[in-house]
Amino acid sequence: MINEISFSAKNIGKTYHNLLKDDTVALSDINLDIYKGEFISIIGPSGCGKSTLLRIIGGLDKPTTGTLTYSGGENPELGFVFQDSVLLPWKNVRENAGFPLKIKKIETEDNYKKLDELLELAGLEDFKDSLPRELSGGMKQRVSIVRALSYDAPMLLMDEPFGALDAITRDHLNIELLKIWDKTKKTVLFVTHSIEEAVFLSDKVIVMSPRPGRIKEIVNIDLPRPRDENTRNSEQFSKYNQYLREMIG
Ligand SMILES: Nc1ncnc2c1ncn2[C@@H]1O[C@H](COP(=O)(O)OP(=O)(O)OP(=O)(O)O)[C@@H](O)[C@H]1O
Repeated sequence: MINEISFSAKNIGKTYHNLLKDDTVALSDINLDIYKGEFISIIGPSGCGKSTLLRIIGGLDKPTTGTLTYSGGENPELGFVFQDSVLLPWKNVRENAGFPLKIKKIETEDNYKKLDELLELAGLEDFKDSLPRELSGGMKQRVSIVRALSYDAPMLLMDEPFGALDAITRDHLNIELLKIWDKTKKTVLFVTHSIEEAVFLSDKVIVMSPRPGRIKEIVNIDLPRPRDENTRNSEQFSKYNQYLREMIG
């Protein structure tokens, strides 16, 4: 259901205390409601606090002020995908993707069946036995996406997951990611430097202002779904990109 809240952030602020220089106010007064199943991107100038906000929402860092409320209780299950896929080099694709099942001791037949379905959805069915060194950068990121989805966490937090990939691979993976999202109905929070990527993927784009990072505007992206190459060629797509580029300056 699109109108059920997944989590809320109220008055979130973050100040880093530095040893030899002034404090850094990374975030100030962040208020945000995210609804279940939404695809949300966060964009803004370098250093505006995008990663800090994602880390705080993911419980990897604590806010200095404010509160976070998750619909699933205090310790929600979350999936993470970062720019570096961090796969275990001695484990194959299926073992890497299923590693959370082992750690969480939920290695059931059903969970492995779902894992195999996800590997297929991500186009990795023929590479289950391959080692990470035998994969391209894009394939490694697909493995890390499947790994993040393997334990069925309702929310996926992604920090520049395709930032290190070439433009063609990135465009391709954006389409793949939307297919996976459409099938799995996860709530996704996605940090990117690319305005085009944010527009292509998202229901809403959160635009942050330079430090101290605040939410400048939340832009609804009313492009029809499913989105594909034609979306990128549409006039509407260009208009959103132009609007956001002008806003970020
Ligand atoms: N652990 C830390 N200690 C001190 N300052 C930090 C720490 N982490 C981040 N900062 C500072 O907080 C601010 C926000 O950083 P953050 O990485 O969240 O920004 P960002 O928008 O993700 O940047 P970029 O787009 O360049 O990746 C920056 O000024 C950064 O220097």
